[in-house]
Amino acid sequence: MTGTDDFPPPDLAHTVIGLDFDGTLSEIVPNPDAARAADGTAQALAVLAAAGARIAIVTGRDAETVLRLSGLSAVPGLVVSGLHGAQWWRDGQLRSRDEPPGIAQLRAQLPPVLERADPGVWLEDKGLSLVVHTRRAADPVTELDRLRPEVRTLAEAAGLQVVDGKGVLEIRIPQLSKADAVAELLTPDVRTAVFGGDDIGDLPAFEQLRRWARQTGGHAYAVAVGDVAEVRAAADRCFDDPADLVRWLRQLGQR
Ligand SMILES: O=P(O)(O)OC[C@H]1O[C@H](O[C@H]2O[C@H](CO)[C@@H](O)[C@H](O)[C@H]2O)[C@H](O)[C@@H](O)[C@@H]1O
Repeated sequence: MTGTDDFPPPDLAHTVIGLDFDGTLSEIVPNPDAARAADGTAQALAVLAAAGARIAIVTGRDAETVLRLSGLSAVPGLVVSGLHGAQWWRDGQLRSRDEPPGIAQLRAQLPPVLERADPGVWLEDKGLSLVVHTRRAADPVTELDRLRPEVRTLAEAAGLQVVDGKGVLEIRIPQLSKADAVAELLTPDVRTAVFGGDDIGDLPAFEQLRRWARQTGGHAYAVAVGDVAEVRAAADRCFDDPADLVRWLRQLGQR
């Protein structure tokens, strides 16, 4: 953990806590289906929710997958924004954008491209977005760099955007980001907003928090998990790993 504990005890009844999943609440693992929230996450968030905080998971995963993997569905009042703001899960109900037309085109075009890649490369189909994974390739970084231009050309021709993530190229609806999800969480009664993230896809959420704080005088607190330099530089507080973040969340509930 780095940074001073300069986060004053917030009035939890007017606090929103938004958290990314992979790399923030869960360690990064080679098989996305094996990702799990760090020990004690559900309990720490349930305590905060019982004290009045609104808890949201804001993730690139689809909402139902993150609920299944995280074990957080029992956290009172939990909201999940999935697929970078394209989906919302609240009170057991899922609201989702329509699949963009270009996705079907990419779904047909990508397999022959990936057949020519390292055998460890695979495609995750999340319905509204597709993800090329290279983490299991012999040289994940080189493979990602090699595939990026062709994947980007195909995606842009289909009206979609490619965003880099940790060992992934994420193909998704353009102009939609976690900033949109965070904006929807910042209702007029919110006085303190916390967001925890680990990757460059989380930076728009941090920026949205800062904009909101400037406009409303609210208190924004961005927390980084892991070692991505841009994310750490943009944060008020940095944690080494998900377990470290969960310890802090637990302390927050005890203040
Ligand atoms: O916004 P997030 O909750 O951080 O989700 C981003 C992507 O997470 C998943 O991929 C990442 O985690 C995997 C499991 O640890 C790892 O194998 C992969 O290399 C990481 O990029 C997920 O598979 C993607 O769909 C999400 O967009």
